[in-house]
Amino acid sequence: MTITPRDMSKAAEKAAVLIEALPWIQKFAGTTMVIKYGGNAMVSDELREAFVQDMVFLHHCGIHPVVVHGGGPQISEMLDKLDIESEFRGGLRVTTEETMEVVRMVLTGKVGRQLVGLINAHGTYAVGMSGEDADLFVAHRTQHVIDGEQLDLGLVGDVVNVNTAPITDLIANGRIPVVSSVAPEVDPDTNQPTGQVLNVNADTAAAELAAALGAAKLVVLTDVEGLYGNWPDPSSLITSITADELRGMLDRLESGMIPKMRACLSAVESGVPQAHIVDGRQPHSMLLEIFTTAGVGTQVTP
Ligand SMILES: Nc1ncnc2c1ncn2[C@@H]1O[C@H](COP(=O)(O)OP(=O)(O)O)[C@@H](O)[C@H]1O
Ligand SMILES: CC(=O)N[C@@H](CCC(=O)OP(=O)(O)O)C(=O)O
Repeated sequence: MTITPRDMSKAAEKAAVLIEALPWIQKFAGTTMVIKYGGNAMVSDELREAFVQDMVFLHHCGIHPVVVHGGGPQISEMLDKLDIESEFRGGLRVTTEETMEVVRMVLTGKVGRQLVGLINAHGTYAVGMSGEDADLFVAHRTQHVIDGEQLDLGLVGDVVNVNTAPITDLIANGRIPVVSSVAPEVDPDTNQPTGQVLNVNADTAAAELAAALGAAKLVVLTDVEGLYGNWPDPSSLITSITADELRGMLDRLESGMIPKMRACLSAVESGVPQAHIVDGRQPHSMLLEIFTTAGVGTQVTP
């Protein structure tokens, strides 16, 4: 077989892509990154497989990925099947006892298990856990005020404490933790467990975990290219925003972007140097974000 000038030029292009990653590998090797994998970004076998490859790729670049997965659409699908109605307020699911059972079953028993299985098809990397395991998370009931009105969201929680040891132990053993955002409740007055589990938005849980772990990045995969300043005007995609600018925008955000951008803000305010919203509908978009100079999506910086 003869090698043509076209083959040579293609090979040079591939080499250039690989070498562009070098400074980023040098910068991030040895660091932890929290990757929030949204339910809307795991809607096909192709997307799930690309995500899993990215996790294994990061791992072999010496980066420690910690996956926090969502599963909102998957929970809604199961609630529909069971004829249980559910609504969102301020981007959060109003959660009754009956809904909570389904949330726990779908997040920990279905979505988390599926991701663990897919990652482990590449080697024995992934260990699944929920916020209930080893008290990874403890939560208080969310007190949500929108337009001055106190919203009763039921069994929805905010993480108030993260026990990082179960995660750092797994990382030290060369594992990829895969975390579901369900958390045991503690009483805010007594700090004692109430025996209730709470539904925590996965963006919120990922931000708390990223801050507690001192992560180098929080990467949030979702089903849009990033944050739009004037949603849904496609020309208003924001590529980079500071914490101050984002704080000024929070009141104008809608639906799922509310907890997502609050989470990014909270992460950078708590010392995570960068948070990113990345389009999870594009296979491997996360690798472009981490390993290329231009990056993709929306970057939030302190
Ligand atoms: N300003 C905005 N920029 C981008 N998306 C927005 C904005 N406001 C609302 N959205 C909506 O937020 C959705 C993402 O939130 P969500 O559905 O909760 O995602 P996920 O399941 O990935 O957590 C987008 O699909 C979009 O419909
Ligand atoms: C309180 C709350 O809203 N919890 C979310 C938990 C799952 C989640 O956050 O999933 P995504 O990341 O796919 O949206 C829910 O019940 O849908």
